[in-house]
Amino acid sequence: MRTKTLAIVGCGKLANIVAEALIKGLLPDYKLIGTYSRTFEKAENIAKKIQDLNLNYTCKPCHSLEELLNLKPDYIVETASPTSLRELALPALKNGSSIVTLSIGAFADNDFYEKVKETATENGTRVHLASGAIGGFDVLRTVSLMEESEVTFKTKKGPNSLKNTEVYDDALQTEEREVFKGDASEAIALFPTRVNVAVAAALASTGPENVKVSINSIPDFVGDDHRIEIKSDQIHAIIDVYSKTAKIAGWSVVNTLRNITSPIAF
Ligand SMILES: NC(=O)C1=CN([C@@H]2O[C@H](COP(=O)(O)OP(=O)(O)OC[C@H]3O[C@@H](n4cnc5c(N)ncnc54)[C@H](O)[C@@H]3O)[C@@H](O)[C@H]2O)C=CC1
Ligand SMILES: O=C([O-])CC(=O)C(=O)O
Repeated sequence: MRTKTLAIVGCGKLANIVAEALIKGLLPDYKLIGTYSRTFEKAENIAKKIQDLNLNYTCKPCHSLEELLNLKPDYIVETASPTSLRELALPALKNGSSIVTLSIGAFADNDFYEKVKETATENGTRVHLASGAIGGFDVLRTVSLMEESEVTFKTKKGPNSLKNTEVYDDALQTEEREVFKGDASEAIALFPTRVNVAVAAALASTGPENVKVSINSIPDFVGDDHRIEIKSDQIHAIIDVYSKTAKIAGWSVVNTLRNITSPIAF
């Protein structure tokens, strides 16, 4: 298979996992040719790691999204934020770049989601939703094809991960509480970078307005636990993923990239 060119937008913790995987040789079908982040130094850090390998290509740290798009990467890994995905999706797809994204929350906006689908189709490009901190998209999608179902999404988080949101107060340090109950669209509106997973599970099943989401704060809880339950006439499935850190999300991007070029696809 022809080597694919790759670029990264949003050079934080998860992007670094992807870069490290590439350096370790886990992405042999890709050349990382460009990086872009709001803070230029972060884009430079990753680019330098690649440059230090002295490979037969250059990885260019970019000052703008436009500069990155001019490199015409086959794939763009987006590990920035849902706002960034909104900015880049349509120009990237028109540019001939497919996208692997973790900021799936942006697709809770149905008009945007439809526009992305249309643009990808018109330009022969694709958007891959990485499984992130959850899994089970296969079973969710399969059941949704079979018959009607009901889907719920229940998250447990520690209070510190809810700081700087409007549901936080100090009492959460000592008392367990359901801090949010609503649908996946409402959840991402309230927590714009923290429940991409709920929107992802919803898009894979009954849709962001139909998946009931419950977010629970548990004192001293470390990490996140996401429990997705789908019930239909024939099927009852529970996908429950506990993760101590968000690293699994970075690794899910690596897994998605490998799947794209692999002769065997899961
Ligand atoms: N689907 C999932 O399971 C998960 C999804 N995420 C998503 O992944 C994103 C990245 O997570 P981390 O690497 O942990 O965050 P991080 O904060 O370590 O890195 C994000 C980087 O992107 C940059 N950035 C933010 N907005 C940007 C923009 N508009 N244009 C260019 N650069 C921008 C930031 O400056 C930062 O360097 C999160 O914001 C979240 O949306 C995170 C965890 C799990
Ligand atoms: O890391 C997690 O558990 C989920 C997360 O941040 C997201 O979905 O945006």
